[in-house]
Parts: sequence; C-alpha cells; structure tokens
Amino acid sequence: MELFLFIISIIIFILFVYRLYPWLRYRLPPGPYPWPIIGNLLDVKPDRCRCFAEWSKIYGPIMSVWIGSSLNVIVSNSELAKQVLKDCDQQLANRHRPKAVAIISKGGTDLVWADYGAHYVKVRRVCTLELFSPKRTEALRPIREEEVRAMIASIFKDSTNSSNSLVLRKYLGSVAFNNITRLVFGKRFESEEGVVDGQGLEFRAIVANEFKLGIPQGLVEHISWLRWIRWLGDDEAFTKHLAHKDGLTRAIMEEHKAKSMKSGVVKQHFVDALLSRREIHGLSEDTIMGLLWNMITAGMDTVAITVEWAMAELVMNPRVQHKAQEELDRVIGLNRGMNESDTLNLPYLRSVAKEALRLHPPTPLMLPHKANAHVKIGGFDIPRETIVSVNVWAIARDSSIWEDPLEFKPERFLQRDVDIGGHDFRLLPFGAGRRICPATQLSINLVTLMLGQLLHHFEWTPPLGVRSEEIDMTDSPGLVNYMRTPLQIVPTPRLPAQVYERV
Ligand code: HEM
Repeated sequence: MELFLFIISIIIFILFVYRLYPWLRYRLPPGPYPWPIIGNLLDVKPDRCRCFAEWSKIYGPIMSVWIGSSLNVIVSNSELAKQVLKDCDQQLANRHRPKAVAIISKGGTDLVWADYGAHYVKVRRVCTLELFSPKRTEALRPIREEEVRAMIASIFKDSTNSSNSLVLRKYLGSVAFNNITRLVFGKRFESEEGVVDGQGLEFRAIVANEFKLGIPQGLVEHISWLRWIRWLGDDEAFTKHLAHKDGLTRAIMEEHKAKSMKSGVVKQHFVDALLSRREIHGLSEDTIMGLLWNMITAGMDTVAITVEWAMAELVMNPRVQHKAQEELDRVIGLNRGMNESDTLNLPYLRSVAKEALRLHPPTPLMLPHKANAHVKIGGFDIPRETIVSVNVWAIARDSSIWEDPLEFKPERFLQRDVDIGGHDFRLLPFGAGRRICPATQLSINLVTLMLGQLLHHFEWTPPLGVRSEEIDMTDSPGLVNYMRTPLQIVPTPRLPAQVYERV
C-alpha cells in the first residue's frame, strides 16, 4: 500500500513539474488556468474564434491556451498579427500536423501541411510560377465565367418553375465543385442536368472521407502520451483511403498524359501544368498528387462560404443590395451579363466582396502556424513547437480599428482603401507573409464575379412570411465558418428574358 501511494505521489509530482516547467523557464503570454493533463481543452467552446475573442478581453491580445499538452498562442490585434506574419514570419511558418493529417499529407510532402524548408520553398515557387501566375489565372478565366453562367441559368430555371425560396448553398456548391475540378483536373464531373458521374461520386466520397478521417478524435488526440490509443485498428481505414485517392488521381493523370501526347498540346489545367514541368522543378509523384488535392480541399468550400455569407448580408441590407444593382445596371446595362473584366469598373461591388470577407472570413483563425524556433511576440516568449494562430475574425471586428464594426457597410472601403492581399494587417482573410493563400487573386475574382452575376440577374428577398432579421446569422463552428442554417432566399429575375436565354 505504501509503495502504491509512493508511486502515485511520484506521478503527481512529475505531472506537476511537467506542467510548471514552461512557466518557470519562459515568460509565456497570459491565459486561462490550464488543468493538469487536459489543459484548457474542455473550456474552449466549439465556436473557437468567438471564444478566443471573448477571452482576449480578459487576458489581452496575446494569449496562451493549452490544448492537452500543446501550447497554443492566439493573437487578436493587428499589431501582433504583423509581428507573427511579417517580423517573425519565417520562424513561425511551420505547420502543426496532427497524426491523421500527417498520414493523409504523407508527412507534409504537399504544400498546405509542409513545414517551412527547402521542400516548401520549392513547391510554393511552383505554385506561384505555374499555377497562380497572372497568365494562368487569365487563361482559366473562361472556366470561371462558364460555371457562374451555368449557376445563373440553373437558378433562373428553378425560380420560374416555382415561386418558392431556394437553398442557395446548393448552387454555390455546384459552382465551387465544377470550377475547382475543372481548374485542377480539367474535368467536369457534373452534367448540365446536374447529374454527377461515377468518377465524380468517387471524388466526392474521397473528399468527405478525408474530412471525417482528419477530425481529431477527442481527448486522446491532444495528449501526447495517449495518442497511440486512437491508432489501435485505425491504420486500415487510412491505407484504404490513400489507395483509393491515389488510384483515382493516377487514372486522371494518365488520361491527361495520353491526351497531350496524342494532340501534342499541353492544356492549362493544374494537372497539365505540373506534369509538363515535373522534371524542371524536380517534383515527386506524391508531391504532385498532394498539391492537386490541396487545391481541391482548400479551394472548394472557401469561395462558396464567402458568397453565401455575402448574400445573407445583402438580403438583410436591401439598401446595399440596391446600390450594388444600380452600379451594375449603370456600368453593364440590362442587355448582357457581367464578365470578370467588368469588375475593374465596379468599385462598389468590389467593396461588397471585401466587406463580406471582413465580417465572415471563411477560415477565421487562418490555418495555424507552428514555431520552428524560439521567438518573442509582444514581449512574450514563444517557445519552439508552439502552435500560433491569428484571430483574423476578431481583428476584423475590432472597434478600435473599424467604425461600426458589426455593420455591413461596403462604403467604408470607398472612403479609405484597405488592402486585402496581406499588406494591411487589419484585414487578413487570406493571411499574409510566406504562407498567404496562393489563390488570393483568383478567389477575389471568383467571389466578385459570382456576387455580381447573382445581383445583376436577380432581386433577392427573404421567403414569404420571414423577416430579414429572422435569417439565422450564426456560424457553424469548425476550421471553416459555414452559416449554421443554409441560407434560403427568393430570387426574382430583374433582367429582360432574352439575357437569361443567352445564359
Ligand atoms: C475566399 C476564398 C479563400 C480564402 C478566404 C482563403 C484563405 C486562406 C487562408 C487564410 C490560408 C492560410 C494562410 C496561412 O496559413 O497563413 C489559405 C491557405 C491556402 N489556400 Fe486559400 N483561401 C481561399 C481560396 C482558396 C482557393 C480557391 C485555393 C485553391 C485553388 C486555395 C488554396 C490554398 C492553399 C494551397 C493554401 C496553403 C498555402 C500554404 O500553406 O503555403 N485557397 N487560404
């Protein structure tokens, strides 16, 4: 019995010293009291960006939060965001890869989950030069315009078939899916009637399964010495998933190789760009496949989420909706639809897109970074291996920066231009620095085009009997910020019928 009590006391002592060690050694940012073993895991509310924003009012704009045994530091003001994403950018440019992510990303041989280093620099360069160069973005413009036109045609058909409201997410999801699969793989898996073919269904199942497998499985995922528990019996699911995904990707890659050999023409899609430049850049098959899938997972939901939130705000704020429509009518007229090149002449519409990304950034805490060296932020120690997040959601609602921060007022960007591409640390929906979203310009183009087309072709109102204030504007917590209740609204065509015929 005595021996047993002695062992227990030793264990408690070790845990105590283990927990205290970082505090004795470093000056860590303040934060809520962490419980032994679990830290603040049970205190963090599912809506993390909101929870951290509330805590920052108590503990300040830089906070320590312990998720199990991992130290997370969250910064919530623009000055500290600049320190993270500019001054200490290189030292904070690694990624945290939970075990599931490490397996799916094959140890970070892709881009999104790669640590900062020679591999990352090489792959990121490929992205900048080959996939998101202004030339490539322009060459792929017809895909974006066709897909957005197809969405308008489909909404028009459904709006004239019934006077009821429609669930906008269905249409936005289709544009996002078709645009990204065409951009990346050069394939449209969905027919004009909206039927997804066998390969497309396989593709969707892989995306859904990857999300499921990647979700941290409760407590054990966050406690370093308990992590092995989760892996009992799980390996098979991952092996099967990776084999399925690699099989489908290889088949598509082979189709492309065969087609370009036969025709002698290399197309503009990402898969062709990577395969044709593979030797020059020294890319392994795993890296090419990882990159292609990164684009699918990072690019599919983000654009649709942004447009859904923007449309909800526009239905809640008819004044803004009508002002954007008045600009579209004046610049484009009533006899044709909008093209991407029209955006240049539509400053109010561009401000609407910016304002939506300010209030509703789809990744409100960005993707967490990880320290590859010890640094100081805001005078506090950030030890190596710390996971660092910037609460871009909170910064975009900071009343010391923004006038009436919770109001949807695109005019604020007409009065003073605020860069959205990572140069102004008050507005960071795409991040900033080395790891900024490589698809920033492409995404802004697509979001603005989708909004412009939706507003030009239709008047949008809440369903009969629903007041605009009753629209559920709460978000569904997660890595990406969906609207909790899919937006349901009524489109009323506002252009002459022949414009839709042409669509
Ligand atoms: C409105 C749309 C989008 C928003 C708001 C957005 C936002 C972001 C953010 C915040 C990050 C993390 C930055 C960081 O870690 O510091 C990111 C990374 C990334 N995004 Fe986007 N994104 C959007 C659309 C897209 C699209 C359409 C694609 C691909 C076609 C894409 C591809 C990527 C990739 C590959 C990364 C990882 C970059 C890296 O780790 O170096 N994103 N995005």
